[in-house]
Amino acid sequence: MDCPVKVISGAGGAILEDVPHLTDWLPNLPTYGNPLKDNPSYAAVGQYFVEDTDVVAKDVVVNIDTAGHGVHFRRAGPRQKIYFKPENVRACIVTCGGLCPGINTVIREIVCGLWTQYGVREIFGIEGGYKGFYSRNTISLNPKVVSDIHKRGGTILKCSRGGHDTQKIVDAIQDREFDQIYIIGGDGTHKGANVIHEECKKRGLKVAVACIPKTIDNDVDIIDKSFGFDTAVEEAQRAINAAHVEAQSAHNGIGLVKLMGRYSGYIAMYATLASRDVDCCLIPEVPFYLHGPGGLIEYVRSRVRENGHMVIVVAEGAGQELLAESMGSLHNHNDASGNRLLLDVGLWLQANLKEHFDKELKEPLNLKYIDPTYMIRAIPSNASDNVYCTLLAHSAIHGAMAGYCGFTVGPVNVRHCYIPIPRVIAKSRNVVVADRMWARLMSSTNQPNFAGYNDAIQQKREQNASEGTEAAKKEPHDVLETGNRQGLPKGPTETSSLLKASETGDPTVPS
Ligand SMILES: Nc1ncnc2c1ncn2[C@@H]1O[C@H](COP(=O)(O)OP(=O)(O)O)[C@@H](O)[C@H]1O
Ligand SMILES: O=P(O)(O)OC[C@H]1O[C@](O)(COP(=O)(O)O)[C@@H](O)[C@@H]1O
Ligand SMILES: [Mg+2]
Repeated sequence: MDCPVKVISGAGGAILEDVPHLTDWLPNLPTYGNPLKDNPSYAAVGQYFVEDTDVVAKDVVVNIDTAGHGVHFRRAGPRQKIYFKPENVRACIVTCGGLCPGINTVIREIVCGLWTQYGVREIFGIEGGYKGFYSRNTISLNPKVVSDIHKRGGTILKCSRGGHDTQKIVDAIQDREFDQIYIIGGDGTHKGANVIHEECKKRGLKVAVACIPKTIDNDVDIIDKSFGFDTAVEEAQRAINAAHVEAQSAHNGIGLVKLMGRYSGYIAMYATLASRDVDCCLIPEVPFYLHGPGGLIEYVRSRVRENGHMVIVVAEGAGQELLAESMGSLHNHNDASGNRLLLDVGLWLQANLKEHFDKELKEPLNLKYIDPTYMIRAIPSNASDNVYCTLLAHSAIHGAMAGYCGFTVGPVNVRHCYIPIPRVIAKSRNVVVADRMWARLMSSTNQPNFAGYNDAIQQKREQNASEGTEAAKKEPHDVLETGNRQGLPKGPTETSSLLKASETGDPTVPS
């Protein structure tokens, strides 16, 4: 689908990637004064309203010669002029995709913000994600109903995957006369929201679709970070601490912790950086291998030899191709939204490390595997995420009241903005391994950079091409796993086992 972003050039050379506005297809809409000007709390604050000319730079580190010329987004906040008469507004809220700490806080603050700041009285919850539009009754929301929901994890509205039927959803929006649709969800949800917005526009409806990005994986592009992410990183510390205590208290102790992160390893990376007890962090963005020089097994061996124990953090999406091939089948199952279902990298690592080292060590490896993924996702948001959720909710309602639509909200360089939805669904955000943050992580764990992976794959490809046999046409990942190490760089790892070292009286080897 072609969804061009409105681009406006400022007189000084700045570029604004603008969000749609209801007047794009309904040019003669009446406007109203913003009731916030008479609100006892807000009216007291000077310059509370945001000017339509205020924009936020996407990049704040710029070349002195081109400063001010780059991409900008519209600054979020209340406008003096609004396009909805508050007493006529019929707003609804829906939550889609997986859970994340803070969803209830966002719901609460949308309801309370609409109610207390604008005087909106008809606010409805759509239950069970997108499919709830056409398969469930709505529930009535007001400040009393939502007063303490921020203390609970999950979503009072329930959420789901799949079930996005654009026509049925927009039919329901029309039938129920909703004119503001607040959608809380991740990348998939935003794709769905964009088509809902486009369909409303096509039908000429006065409907503002406003999104609030929700993703525990922090994989939504453009915004600084997503709500619930800090809470998740903090909660992950508890699992890492437990893994560290278990590992430290055993001979040949290994604590293995699996964290969420389907395609993006942000939780694993930040939890590792925060903890300082982690010796190795595996993320989807960095392919790794077990055997051979520079591989994980060699590193585990040296770490356990040096320290007697180690802690490994693995993001759930790490090493998926390697796993699939080592298990002998390509795994191609998807969930109802079309997201690939993951193989359990934690269980696989546990089995492989145990199998390898139990043969090699005098005393068996003492590996404790902790999978806190759903526990982390299900908790309520922490204090700073709660404040963050409030700002997101307020940005969304101010934007919708001002007639903007087809937008999402979030901080860009710490300033809250309205961002066109196509901009955030164009690509997801991943850990940039060429960035200094990944360098910091590598220097804190001292883990290998698995640079041999590409060499090994490349060597094997070349060998396959020159041999031209059926067996040789197999992709090389399996070779890394099966012990047939023809494709790997040659090295001394087979002779440097802990057992052999301990037999030679090496004092650094744990007994
Ligand atoms: N390309 C798409 N077009 C329309 N709807 C989509 C699309 N991708 C996902 N959705 C819908 O968005 C909702 C949430 O998507 P999902 O990927 O499960 O979670 P998230 O939004 O957290 O990424 C689901 O109801 C799904 O049907
Ligand atoms: O809830 P499910 O279907 O088990 O999905 C688990 C997935 O949900 C997530 O927590 C978040 O995914 P979404 O952003 O798509 O909601 C992923 O980290 C994880 O892979
Ligand atoms: Mg997603």
